[in-house]
Amino acid sequence: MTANLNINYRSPIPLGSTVLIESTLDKEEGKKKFILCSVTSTDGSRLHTEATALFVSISVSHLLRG
Ligand SMILES: CCCCC/C=C\C/C=C\C/C=C\C/C=C\CCCC(=O)SCCNC(=O)CCNC(=O)[C@H](O)C(C)(C)COP(=O)(O)OP(=O)(O)OC[C@H]1O[C@@H](n2cnc3c(N)ncnc32)[C@H](O)[C@@H]1OP(=O)(O)O
Repeated sequence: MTANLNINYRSPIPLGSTVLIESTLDKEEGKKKFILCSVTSTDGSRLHTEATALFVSISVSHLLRG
């Protein structure tokens, strides 16, 4: 489950262009997973977006709780 999502938009993505999305697991602490993500041009020369996120593992009952 997404607990935190921080997105920085660094440069616009031209309509119709193809981009490279890379995401990596930065660290894991118990049920917390810290993820890094970047969106660049396919040759990597232009950074469009960089993001960090925290995902927390949950049980199905957590979803049903509402
Ligand atoms: C990486 C990908 C990004 C890609 C971006 C790239 C390009 C961007 C382009 C476009 C993007 C546009 C839009 C984005 C798209 C989609 C957005 C995502 C949509 C969603 O995704 S829609 C879901 C939203 N999501 C919820 O609706 C969650 C509501 N919430 C809960 O359901 C609970 O809150 C839960 C389950 C999160 C935790 O509850 P829980 O009871 O299981 O656990 P508990 O509270 O005990 O926390 C356990 C440990 O997590 C730590 N912790 C918790 N929250 C934290 C926080 N915010 N910051 C720092 N630490 C936090 C505690 O401090 C503790 O840490 P410790 O164990 O060390 O004490």
